[in-house]
Amino acid sequence: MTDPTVAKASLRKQLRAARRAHAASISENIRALLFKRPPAPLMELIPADAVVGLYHAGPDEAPASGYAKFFSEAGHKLALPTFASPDDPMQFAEHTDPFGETDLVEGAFGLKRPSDEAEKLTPDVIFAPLLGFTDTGDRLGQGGGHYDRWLAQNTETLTIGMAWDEQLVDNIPTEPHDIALSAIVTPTRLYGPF
Ligand SMILES: Nc1nc2c(c(=O)[nH]1)N(C=O)[C@@H](CNc1ccc(C(=O)N[C@@H](CCC(=O)O)C(=O)O)cc1)CN2
Ligand SMILES: Nc1ncnc2c1ncn2[C@@H]1O[C@H](COP(=O)(O)OP(=O)(O)OP(=O)(O)O)[C@@H](O)[C@H]1O
Repeated sequence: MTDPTVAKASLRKQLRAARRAHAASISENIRALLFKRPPAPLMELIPADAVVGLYHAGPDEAPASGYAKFFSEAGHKLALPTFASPDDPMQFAEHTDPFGETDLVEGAFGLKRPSDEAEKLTPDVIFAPLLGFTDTGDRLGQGGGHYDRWLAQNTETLTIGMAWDEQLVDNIPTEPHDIALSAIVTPTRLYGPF
């Protein structure tokens, strides 16, 4: 049997390249029209007072800033991942300015994060970035185990993946610590809620 960690590494390499190629093929104009607000079946799962965890997307990832603006306007508190240092566990802290992003600073992994003064929050719902997903909710991340570890500690949190359609795969070699998604949203489809 193939070692899942070896199989995951090779799948990550392949999916990183596919994600990069797909992201490069989308014009800025089209990109600006995508992921403006979650589809209605997902909104039904998100209580009006829910703290919503998002991510500050890198150039190849499904953009999440449209959802940040949408949830902020709808009265939700927003949170983004942050790390005291790259070796520390991931936490979420409040993101107060989704329109100007003036509250964010440069963080680990080349990603913007809330400043050290931002209030730490536990999101009720998180929208998670990913490299790969299956139509039954399995998720492959960057390989840091950040989301899996955070979700293992926060079992009540609803987790929704955001992805390009090109990140769908038939199978992910999951391990016992991998936590499945409750739904995945792409520019053309909603998988789940499961
Ligand atoms: N936008 C975003 N924020 C996030 C994550 C993520 O995947 N995306 N994370 C998810 O856990 C956490 C940060 N963890 C990370 C772990 C590893 C790498 C990483 O290996 N990056 C590659 C570049 C990837 C690429 O070019 O596509 C690298 O640095 O070589 C990045 C983030 C929290 N915040
Ligand atoms: N709940 C956990 N407790 C301890 N270690 C964990 C846990 N979840 C994952 N890990 C460790 O994190 C590392 C990366 O895990 P994995 O390959 O599943 O990452 P990933 O799901 O791709 O990444 P991420 O969750 O950051 O998006 C592995 O060494 C794994 O053992």
